[in-house]
Amino acid sequence: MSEPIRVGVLGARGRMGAQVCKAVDAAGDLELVAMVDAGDWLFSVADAGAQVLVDFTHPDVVMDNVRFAVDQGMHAVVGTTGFTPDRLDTVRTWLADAPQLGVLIAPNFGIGAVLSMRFAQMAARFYESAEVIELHHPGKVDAPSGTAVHTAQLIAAARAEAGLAPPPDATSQSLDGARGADVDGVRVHAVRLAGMVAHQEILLGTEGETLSIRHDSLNRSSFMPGVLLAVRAIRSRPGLTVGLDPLLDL
Ligand SMILES: NC(=O)C1=CN([C@@H]2O[C@H](COP(=O)(O)OP(=O)(O)OC[C@H]3O[C@@H](n4cnc5c(N)ncnc54)[C@H](O)[C@@H]3O)[C@@H](O)[C@H]2O)C=CC1
Ligand SMILES: O=C(O)C1=N[C@H](C(=O)O)C[C@H](O)C1
Repeated sequence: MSEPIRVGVLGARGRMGAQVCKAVDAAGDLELVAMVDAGDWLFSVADAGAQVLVDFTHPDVVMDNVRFAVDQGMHAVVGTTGFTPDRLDTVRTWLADAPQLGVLIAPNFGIGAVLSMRFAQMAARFYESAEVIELHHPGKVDAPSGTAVHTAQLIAAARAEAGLAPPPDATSQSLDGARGADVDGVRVHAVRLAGMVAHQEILLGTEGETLSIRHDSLNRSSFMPGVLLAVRAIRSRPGLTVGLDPLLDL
């Protein structure tokens, strides 16, 4: 039997990090060698010989963590949000100097969430209107969610490729925020509600019909198959991978 993959987790005491630690610990082919949270000694991950670093921390610190992983010769699987095109380009630049390393950054590790984004991307060109509503637990620090931003970007790109005009909208006066955030011309609405975990509905509409694509993560175990898939795959995927799609053959 081959050696287990040694995994270190950053954000280990957080909602996602704690779940990832449990999932890694329970997997026979993975070994949890380091659990680090804010204020802990970051280099303990390297000292423990981690081969793959998993990051579920905070958008303000994640770039430093990815830089650390690359500098220390570790692959990285990153679920933390806040990745703009500029940030992704910066990671590509770092990886150019470490061509043997892989970094996978995914806005959502839920298989259903990944599928729903793909379905929205496929459907977008057929509809005049498209808006995204994301609903999350009130402990979430960023709005809109990384998933919603990514979904809106995919929809916007599909609409542009199809040559669609901007969605019809006669609003000429409104309260601030009433029409949501504008992500590349697609409106995104963020709800924060006790009892929610992570949910998203993509609404598409045209004359005489609407299509709703909804995904619900009912608990954080929904993200674990995707995280473990990425941990197992990343050592043979040098360079930057954005999203789980290629690992699902999508
Ligand atoms: N890609 C995906 O499928 C998912 C992504 N997320 C994202 O993951 C991130 C974390 O989410 P949650 O676990 O809900 O947040 P959380 O606030 O429960 O956990 C974050 C943890 O990171 C720790 N932390 C902060 N700075 C750190 C540092 N420099 N080094 C080590 N640890 C540090 C915090 O102390 C905290 O324990 C968010 O950006 C969230 O949007 C969340 C769920 C799924
Ligand atoms: O903070 C969360 O909880 C989640 N964050 C990710 C995001 O911002 O898209 C993924 C999922 O929605 C849960």
